Amino acid sequence: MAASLHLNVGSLNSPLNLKSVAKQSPRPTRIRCASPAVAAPPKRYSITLLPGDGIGPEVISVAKIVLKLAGSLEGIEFSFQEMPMGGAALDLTGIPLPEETISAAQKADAVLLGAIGGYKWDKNEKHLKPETGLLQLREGLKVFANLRPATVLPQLVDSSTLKKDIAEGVDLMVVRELTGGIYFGKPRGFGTNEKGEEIGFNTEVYATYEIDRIARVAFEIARKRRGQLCSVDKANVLEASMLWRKRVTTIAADYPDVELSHMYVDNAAMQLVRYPKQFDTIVTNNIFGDILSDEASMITGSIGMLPSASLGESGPGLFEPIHGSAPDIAGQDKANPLATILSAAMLLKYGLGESNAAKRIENAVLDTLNKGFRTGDIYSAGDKLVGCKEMGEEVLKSVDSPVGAAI
Ligand SMILES: NC(=O)C1=CN([C@@H]2O[C@H](COP(=O)(O)OP(=O)(O)OC[C@H]3O[C@@H](n4cnc5c(N)ncnc54)[C@H](O)[C@@H]3O)[C@@H](O)[C@H]2O)C=CC1
Ligand SMILES: CC(C)CC(=O)C(=O)O
Repeated sequence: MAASLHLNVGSLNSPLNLKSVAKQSPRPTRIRCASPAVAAPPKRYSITLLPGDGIGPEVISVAKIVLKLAGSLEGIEFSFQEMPMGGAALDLTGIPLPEETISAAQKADAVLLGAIGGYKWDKNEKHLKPETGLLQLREGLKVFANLRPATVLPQLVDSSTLKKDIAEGVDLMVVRELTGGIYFGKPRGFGTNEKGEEIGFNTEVYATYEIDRIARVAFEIARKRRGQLCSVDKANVLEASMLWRKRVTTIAADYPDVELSHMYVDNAAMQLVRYPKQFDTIVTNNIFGDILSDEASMITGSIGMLPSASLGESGPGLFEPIHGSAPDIAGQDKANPLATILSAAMLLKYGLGESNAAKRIENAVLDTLNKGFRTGDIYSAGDKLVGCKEMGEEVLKSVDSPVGAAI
């Protein structure tokens, strides 16, 4: 059975033109997702690698080699600069996102991140947590649009926790707002209430321009997919969601070809496991997108399969698997590197506009799965169980298969 891997917004041959989003925005905005349209795009790119913590270094070292080979087969050369981030940076420098790291990331053509976090730093004060470094990185790169595709591959349908007939054919895209909402809103902190009890508090806040720009990205994506956009919010309770729904509805007027629906997040969480095929493109805020994309990942078989691309108005994109640092399996060569390898494909496609090299990686991943290689998280009886490194080696072997080859 021919498999297709929809890491993209539509088909691999119809890249999303995010620049058109900018033109229609009431607040001028230009999203860079590919090299500027000058005569000949540079074939040499600088990539900042942020391995981070836990399984991060394991999956990044595999993805780096795959990226390098796919690039070289397409006449692309990379210079990689590895920088500390998260817990690794805390141990080295005392802070989770050193100035040198953010500065290198801002100057690069694209940034590939593994994952951050771990038990060792869990009790740190908030400003000294690895997670704070990741939020600072996203903020520093101004990457507000986080694309998280979740596709059930025929090869992995038995790895899904859902029944085959429910999981089969699922192909959805979560468009998550990434630099606003409760992860960034102020006021936030700790204090005491009127009874003298300790409290912790955060603020869910969205400005119109933040909703408008992510809504436009989502409408553009939906337009290039199956033309359906579901906006997920909690507008029955939260003011920030009420504004969200109002603005998304307003923006919809510019996209008459896209069918817009609205869903409360609690229902969306339920619908995702009840009948996930009803979803094409989902647009939602930062926290709901974080949670729903993790949930969607299990429909596809494993969180170890889901890549992501985070794009901003200008500057380099940030590409990372959606999973965390998985401290429970770190250092054991058990991690599934495919989410990071596929993030490298998204980097090529959306970050650099190098679709052929991206396709080489996507095909290689499918080829490797077709040959039956599986890490533990997607293993079923009869498969060939491999570790992180061997999975990477198998993908590497398939990378030089001809672009566009039927798999
Ligand atoms: N983007 C990032 O760097 C993120 C970092 N984190 C951090 O990661 C740490 C662990 O968080 P958790 O909630 O446990 O989430 P997690 O995603 O790290 O792990 C959840 C479960 O999925 C498994 N898993 C994750 N990635 C896998 C892979 N590639 N292959 C096979 N199995 C995989 C883990 O073994 C674990 O059982 C925390 O410190 C958290 O803050 C969590 C989410 C995102
Ligand atoms: C680790 C956090 C900063 C956020 C998170 O879980 C994510 O964005 O995936």
